[in-house]
Amino acid sequence: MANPTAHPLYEEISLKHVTVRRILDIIILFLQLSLLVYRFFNLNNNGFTWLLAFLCELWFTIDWILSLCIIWTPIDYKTYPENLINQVAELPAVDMFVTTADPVLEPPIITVNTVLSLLAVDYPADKLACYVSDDGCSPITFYSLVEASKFAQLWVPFCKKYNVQLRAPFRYFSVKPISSTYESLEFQQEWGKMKEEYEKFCQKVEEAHKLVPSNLSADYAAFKDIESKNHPSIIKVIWENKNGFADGLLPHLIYISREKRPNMSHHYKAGAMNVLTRISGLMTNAPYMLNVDCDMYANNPKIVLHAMCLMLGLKQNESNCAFVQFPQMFYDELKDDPFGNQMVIGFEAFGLGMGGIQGPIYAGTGCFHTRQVIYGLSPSNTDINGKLMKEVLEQQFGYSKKFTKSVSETLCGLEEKTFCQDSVLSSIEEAYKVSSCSYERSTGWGNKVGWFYGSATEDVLTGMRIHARGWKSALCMPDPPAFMGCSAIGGPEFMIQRKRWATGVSEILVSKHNPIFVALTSKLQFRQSLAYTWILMWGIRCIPELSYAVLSAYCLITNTSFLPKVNEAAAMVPIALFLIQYIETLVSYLRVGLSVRAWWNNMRMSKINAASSQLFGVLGVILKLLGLSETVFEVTQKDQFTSNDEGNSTKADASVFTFSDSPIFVLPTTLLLLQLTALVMAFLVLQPPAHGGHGAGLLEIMCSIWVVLCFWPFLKGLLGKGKQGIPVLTKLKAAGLALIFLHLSKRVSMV
Ligand SMILES: O=c1ccn([C@@H]2O[C@H](COP(=O)(O)OP(=O)(O)O[C@H]3O[C@H](CO)[C@@H](O)[C@H](O)[C@H]3O)[C@@H](O)[C@H]2O)c(=O)[nH]1
Ligand SMILES: [Mn+2]
Repeated sequence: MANPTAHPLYEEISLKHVTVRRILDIIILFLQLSLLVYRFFNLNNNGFTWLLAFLCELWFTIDWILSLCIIWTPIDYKTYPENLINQVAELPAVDMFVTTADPVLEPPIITVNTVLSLLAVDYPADKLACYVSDDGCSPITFYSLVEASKFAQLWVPFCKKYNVQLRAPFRYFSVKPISSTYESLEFQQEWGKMKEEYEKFCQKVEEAHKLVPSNLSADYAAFKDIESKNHPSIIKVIWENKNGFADGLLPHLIYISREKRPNMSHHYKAGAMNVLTRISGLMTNAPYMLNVDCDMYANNPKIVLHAMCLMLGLKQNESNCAFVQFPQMFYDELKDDPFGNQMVIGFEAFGLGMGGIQGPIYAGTGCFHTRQVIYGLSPSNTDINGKLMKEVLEQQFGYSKKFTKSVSETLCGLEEKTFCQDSVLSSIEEAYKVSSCSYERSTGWGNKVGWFYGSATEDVLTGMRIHARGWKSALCMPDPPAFMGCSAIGGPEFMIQRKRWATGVSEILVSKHNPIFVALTSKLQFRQSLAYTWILMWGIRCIPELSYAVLSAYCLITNTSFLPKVNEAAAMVPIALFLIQYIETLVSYLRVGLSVRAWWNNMRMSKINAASSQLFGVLGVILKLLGLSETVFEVTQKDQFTSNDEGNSTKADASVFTFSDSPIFVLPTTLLLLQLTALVMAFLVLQPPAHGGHGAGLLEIMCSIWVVLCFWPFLKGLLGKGKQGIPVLTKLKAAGLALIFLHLSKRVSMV
């Protein structure tokens, strides 16, 4: 084994821009505190608008302090996959999980591209297995995977022979290869042939509904008369890497559609992940597991090696790493990020920032876990060595003997020896047993072991419970980026996704998993619990944000104030605060190479989000607490773009904000109408006379203008047509609400 210091697997990198940022951060905090003090001593001379503003600003200050806790000591890692071969005698096995739930919202061609990119990664094929969970129970998805396994026999050797970097074919063929490699005649011929084969394959997938035998015979018989929400399990070994050869052959490929019954909760993605964990535990039982959403293809062929550098390197250094998270990144991003959904800054600041505490959150996709951690192991009991009681295992993991045996091997660290020894087919009967709806009844699945239930953001919850056992995690940002997926675009799709996130995080905040409680009773570090609190407060942050936005309109309408007059010295504080905060975020965008427009779009979308999806998400949780409704996981629509020339017109359309008749659009429209009314009243001097010189001033006007600018897509939507216009009914509802608000404001201000 080589000297680890001469050939390290990873290095910790110090981040240079941090000092300047810290100075700015402290100035902002100082200004926020000054504003609070100033308000506090002037509360008596001003009306309830000052009190409300004080409360909002108090919230913003606490929020700021929490966010500083996260980002204060960032840590980045650089990984060296080339050193891995020298450092470890044998690479560990990895089970790769892909989840899909709906063949319409998640077209099979996207899922199979992800699968192809995973089958082709640079890692010994006999150490890999790919499991696809299909919650849509679609014969089309199954058929597409069968065809993909045939195409893979050509695709994977091609990628390895020519060291292709982009191994999701739909992306690879969307651009011509660089000329130096393209010059070899042999390559040109093979490239052309492969492109042709890929096109044939695509056509088959596209026409799958015609090709899948209508009488569903032979392999498809299991799908006959199936209802996607009421059916037994279907498990198919599509490809078995029988001889266990490392080169030339493909990893195992297994299709799973778990049993579903109408009156049994299936726990959405978390439930699917738990079934995948159990079946893979029976079939291959790899010590590491990778999980990706169906749209997140591997963009860097060395990702498994990068992950192993951190997993194994941190283990050598006795740092208890439970999972390695790669940032969520998106392909075919729209120019200037019109929906503010690329999340680049978030992963940079908060991912690396949490790296300096216990590590980043688990983000649901692009993450490698150790199987032991998923089985509930703590860093302190890694020396179990065969002392596990059979009864305890059955209680936690269910009544399958074969499965509990594999669990005990895993917990004792013996799983490596069993990988690939038996044929995967030999476990199929037991696999049916562990994938049934009733298997988890009275076991620890979903609350002690596996993926946790009870939140629409099962990822954040599961990651937190892992940190609570004292484990750490690491963020890995290799170049080229590890995984790439589709971001939700268009108003309605985007809002559905953000609403679900807001619901999910708020659910955790008000549950027994509240991070502050968890920190008191577990090994969750205090600063890590503050970091989680900040993340989980993302949904309810909409309340102070909205109150603040409404305040400016209210003040203009009733001729009252919530900010100092411009000619008072105190006015400098909010003005400076506003400017420094926005300039600081602008600089952070420019530093990573994003444009001013991208920054603006992100700022703007965060306000629109607050007034729509976040608020709806929070309302959903309140309804759940009152027992009036259950939260559901609405799957995000995935679109397949390509960067070729024909794609341009659709891409331009895609960046336009669209609307639907969803009630989610009513409130932002109301807010906009209110601000417009308020500004008209201010400019035409239609306001009532001010009491005691405390009337609205320039700062209130500026605030209102700012809100209107933030809601610009809605202003365009007021006049727009078709999908780009706000539906008439939504406008009427918003106008009604705005009138009620006007009426109430007048009543309140006269009291
Ligand atoms: O009943 C379900 C619902 C969803 N999924 C899968 O879950 C994944 C995520 O769904 P998506 O609609 O793409 O949600 P996003 O908001 O884009 O996903 C992010 O946020 C989710 C939590 O809200 C995490 O589960 C995801 O991993 C994370 O990428 C997809 O592969 C789905 O196929 C299932 O397998 N079963
Ligand atoms: Mn997604």
